Amino acid sequence: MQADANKTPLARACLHASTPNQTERQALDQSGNSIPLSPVSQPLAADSLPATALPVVETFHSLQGEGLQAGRSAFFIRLGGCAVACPWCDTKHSWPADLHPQRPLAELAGEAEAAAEAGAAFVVITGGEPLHHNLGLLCQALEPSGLPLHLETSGVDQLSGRFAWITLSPKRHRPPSTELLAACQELKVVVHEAADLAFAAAMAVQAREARGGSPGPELLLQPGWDSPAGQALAIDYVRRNPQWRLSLQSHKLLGLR
Ligand SMILES: C[S@@+](CC[C@H](N)C(=O)[O-])C[C@H]1O[C@@H](n2cnc3c(N)ncnc32)[C@H](O)[C@@H]1O
Ligand SMILES: Nc1nc2[nH]cc(C(=O)O)c2c(=O)[nH]1
Ligand code: SF4
Ligand SMILES: [Mg+2]
Repeated sequence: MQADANKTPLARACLHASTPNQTERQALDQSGNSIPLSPVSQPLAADSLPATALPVVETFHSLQGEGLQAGRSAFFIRLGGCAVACPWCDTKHSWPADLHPQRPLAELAGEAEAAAEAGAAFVVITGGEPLHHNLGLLCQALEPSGLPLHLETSGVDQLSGRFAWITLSPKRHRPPSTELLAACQELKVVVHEAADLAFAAAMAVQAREARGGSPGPELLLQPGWDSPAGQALAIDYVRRNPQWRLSLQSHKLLGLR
């Protein structure tokens, strides 16, 4: 039996998060300059079994505030549990999965169907780190709503479920798996300091490599909320690098959820 087999899924995720199995890699940017590549993590062993109920922090119907889909009507399901622990996370209350009620998937499916009738264009599964859970059954349960499923993830776990749109927001201290770098439609890197820009460039190279010649994901820099330095760095970088665009947390600017 594996040493962590009797631990809860989130405890297992924490254990693996503190002992990443990483591989050193090298790359060049589009001008041929060497990029300080972050190691690629092996995916975490997330919940291996698809769950019939999941810890839910909140559900709400709002506008997608971030990324390329910003401004569109969306129904959000925020799952509890995150072991990635970004120091600047704006959703720290979601980290302990046990604090949030286990909700049956059928109930979430009913809410998604109501949201579809009320005008939602898609469902966003976020968290917490949603891929700490096996999302296979959740995605199946949401199918009757007819809404495309979107995912917000840091990419440290194995991919589960089926998604029309994956937003990968990789983190310097816990780099994403090659699987998520290959599968995402957009790469959205949060910027607080100059090192985040080098990391963003490295992630873009790795995402292109991961899909062996097929076009890479859309590239976005998102200033850290309340980070004037991050905002200035991101704007300057986007001005000089036309393949990147700025992502603002527009829901916060508008006072929306
Ligand atoms: C709360 S996270 C949940 C999903 C997943 N754990 C992740 O990090 O992608 C949702 C998005 O908010 C971003 N985010 C979190 N805190 C932020 C902050 N203080 N400023 C800007 N973006 C932030 C994350 O990088 C991610 O793109
Ligand atoms: N309106 C709105 N848009 C969002 N896009 C990503 C969010 C998230 O927390 O994952 C988020 C959120 O919390 N609210
Ligand atoms: S991975 Fe996402 S939810 Fe987890 S700490 Fe980082 S930003 Fe917050
Ligand atoms: Mg948010």
